[in-house]
Amino acid sequence: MGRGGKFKKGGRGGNRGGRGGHRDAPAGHRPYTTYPEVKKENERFERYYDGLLLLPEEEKAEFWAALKKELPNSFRFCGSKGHALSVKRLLQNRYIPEITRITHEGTLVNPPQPVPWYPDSLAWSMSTPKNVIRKFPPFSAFQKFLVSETSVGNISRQEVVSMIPPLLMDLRPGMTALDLCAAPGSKAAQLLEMIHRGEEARIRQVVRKFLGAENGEIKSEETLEEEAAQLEADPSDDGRATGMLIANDADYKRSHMLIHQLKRLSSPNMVVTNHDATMYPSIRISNPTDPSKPNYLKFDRILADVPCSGDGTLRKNVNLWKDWAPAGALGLHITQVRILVRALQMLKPGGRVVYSTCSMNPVENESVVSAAIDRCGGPSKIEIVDCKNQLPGLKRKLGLKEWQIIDKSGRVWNSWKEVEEFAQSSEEGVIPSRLADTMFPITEGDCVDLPLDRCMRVYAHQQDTGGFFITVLHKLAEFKAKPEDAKKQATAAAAAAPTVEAAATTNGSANGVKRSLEENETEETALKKQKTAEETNGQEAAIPLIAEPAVSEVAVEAAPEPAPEPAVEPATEVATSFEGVGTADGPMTEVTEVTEVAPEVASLDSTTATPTVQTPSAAAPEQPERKRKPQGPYEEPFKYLQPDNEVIKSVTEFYKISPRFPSDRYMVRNAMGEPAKAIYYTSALVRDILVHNEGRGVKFIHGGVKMFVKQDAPSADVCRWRIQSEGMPILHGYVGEDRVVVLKNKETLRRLLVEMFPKISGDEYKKLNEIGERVRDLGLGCCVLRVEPEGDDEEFCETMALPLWKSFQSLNLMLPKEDRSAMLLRIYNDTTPLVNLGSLVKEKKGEEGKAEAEAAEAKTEGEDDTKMEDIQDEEVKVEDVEMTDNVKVEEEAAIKPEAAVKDEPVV
Ligand SMILES: C[S@@+](CC[C@H](N)C(=O)[O-])C[C@H]1O[C@@H](n2cnc3c(N)ncnc32)[C@H](O)[C@@H]1O
Repeated sequence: MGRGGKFKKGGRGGNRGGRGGHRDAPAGHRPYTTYPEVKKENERFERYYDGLLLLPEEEKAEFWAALKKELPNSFRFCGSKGHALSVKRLLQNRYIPEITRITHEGTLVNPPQPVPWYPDSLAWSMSTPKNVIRKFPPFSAFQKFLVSETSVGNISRQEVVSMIPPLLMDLRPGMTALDLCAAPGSKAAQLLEMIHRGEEARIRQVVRKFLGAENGEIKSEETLEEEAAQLEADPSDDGRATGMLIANDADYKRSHMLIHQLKRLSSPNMVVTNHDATMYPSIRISNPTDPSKPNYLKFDRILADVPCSGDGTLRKNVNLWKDWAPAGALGLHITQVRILVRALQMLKPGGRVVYSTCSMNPVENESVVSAAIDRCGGPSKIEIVDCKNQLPGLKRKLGLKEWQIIDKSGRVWNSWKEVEEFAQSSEEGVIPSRLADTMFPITEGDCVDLPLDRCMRVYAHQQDTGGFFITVLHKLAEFKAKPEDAKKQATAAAAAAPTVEAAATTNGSANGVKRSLEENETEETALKKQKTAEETNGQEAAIPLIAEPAVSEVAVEAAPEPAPEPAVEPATEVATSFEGVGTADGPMTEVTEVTEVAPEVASLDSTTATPTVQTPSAAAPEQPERKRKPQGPYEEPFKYLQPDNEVIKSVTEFYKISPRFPSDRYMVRNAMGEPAKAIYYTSALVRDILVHNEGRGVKFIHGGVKMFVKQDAPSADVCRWRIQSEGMPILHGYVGEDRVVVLKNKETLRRLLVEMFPKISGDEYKKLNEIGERVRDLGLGCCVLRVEPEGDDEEFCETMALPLWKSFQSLNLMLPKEDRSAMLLRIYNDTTPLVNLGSLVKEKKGEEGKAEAEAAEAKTEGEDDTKMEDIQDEEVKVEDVEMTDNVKVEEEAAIKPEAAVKDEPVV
């Protein structure tokens, strides 16, 4: 399936309720179903936040008014900076002038506006009402542009506030970063761009310098960007990015959304893993000082954008007005603390963790930050970074130093002491469920005075956005994390207890408090009701995620020296794999006790606390027994090829690849370790990580950029491996002149984009202008089309490298159709349909023409045994998972607003 259909389906306004359909509707026709408009009121919610946030009276009114308004649309230009800036220029020069001319009801329409604090104005937001958008043609042109650029990955739809955390990471080229809860991947994409910042210019500078005498010389003038390239920013690999991002998500299906999102950036410096972040496994790396001893990776930067109740997203998820309940946030607190503690453990001293949620509730925010700092050794080990001077232009409020906690019955508590006193004074000694001491401000020890005001809160009314919470933490020194204490453990267990007996078991060690069966029933009933309501609406949990069982804390405790790692078999299930995977601070198999089970874990038998992953719809903490979720299909191993592998040698020879290009980073994905269909390329660090962790049970589910794809070739001298478009930017500077065609003329490129298989036989090559003779004389097979625009046309100014295939009779740009159409629109403002000359020849000449056309359409092999037209689509498949666009839309929406990809275009 290609990407073209992405925005075709679905109802208006991102209404995800449409899936339910109507039972009596005739096949193929679904009548419109109207749902009652959700009343934007929730008494408990309003009372709690009015009391908590203590906004001045006039601001309070603005706050509530803003929450009731629809959220503006927003998007970000992405990819390398030069490219993003050039796509942005189109918005400014082509579309905005048209939009600003529109008058509606006597006033000029507001065009999209740049987000004031986003660097280089690469993020935009638009609050034009839908009825205006539908009415005026300039919007429909703009909409086409947005859809087209989104489908090829140059624009990413992302909620404005969700763009903040990556900007505060201070992530620079050369660094190693981990995004613990990354799906669907909008922030991970930002992080990856940061790792590659300036790379293109650096590589060009290096290639020009070192390869001048070799074949791969770049002939064009040095660009301003190249001149400004700072080689010292990431110098060690000839300008190639050496940093790395590991993007992780516990949910297997969602981690494939993540892959889909990140693959578009074609980064060899990224891997995707699928683990529960509370017990993220240590990643083994080589130990240069003593190779016999294991060494574990510590990260420079970690993002913990944790699962949360999402009440900052009310403007987008209006159902939250009716569904909001305190239990959602309370049930996530412990998981959030564990994720943050694990993040801090895996961080290098001197490194940064950014913690964020789209919730306004302190139980998911300030209390998590203080509990994690407390567990990690206090302010002498972990510092809250003061970011008040960062992102000037971003309006924000200080983090809270005092707060109250609302329990699931709606009662508001000022302190843990108050909770304990209440429990002890009541006849049954019942503790209000789900409450734990870490939820409240710390009242003793060295964390009493944490500068929590350095945390950042962003509210809807400040700059017409969603609500968000962000904190930047700096690790000052290594620490050994404290276990979760007995009091909390008991409380959490009590909260999780599904039965009176279970609660009573907990009682023995828990301040004499227990939880009543009635409470559990009430909660269970409430959650069931909530679920039923969603199902009735055909909606998949547009409400908060509830985290699933957390894990043994001991398992992730820090130990000063990494302990020897147990030998384990490769595991295909997360749960099994954990047993074999050490942490950066010690092996998991050394676990001898489990200190806590999360509130949602039904069983109090610590040894049965099985790690499982959560899904968007897993909002059922009351289930007595959890079934382990299937972890998805078996992942093919990552096998690196030796530089003297025959295929690598022949490819190197055919394309005359410079010896400066590393030949020890090619990889295949099959157990045989032989090139069969595709050859991938990764950075050196990604290779080392994949190699060192093979068989350890770390669940890598994606890595590498597809560099070569096997292809039927017209003769034995022609290389059977074509360069894939996504690998082209990495490789093209090193390809010998013999296999490079330089294109300078805008019209020549247009022809290659519009026409598939333009003829070159006879005199036809002349129609290809400046490249005509060159392609006539070029040997058959794949080559690099290096586009080096001449002149000062603003819309045709970017250098690029595209794969071009030469057959006996014709040429073909090996690009997905979406990419062709997007380039036509971007460079030429042209929406001409593509013409497949190969098919036209077939139609015109019958059998004779068919043979000729087929010769031109060199077939691929094995599973790639498709014709050239089909290859266009092959490149844009979502890996491994057959996700229809509708499913994707609904699943993304179920998680968090920025995750949502509406089922209609942005405008
Ligand atoms: C708020 S969303 C992340 C959004 C993402 N950072 C982005 O910008 O697109 C939270 C994610 O955490 C994942 N998640 C939930 N529990 C988790 C856990 N214990 N470990 C890792 N990921 C988890 C969910 O599947 C979900 O994709």
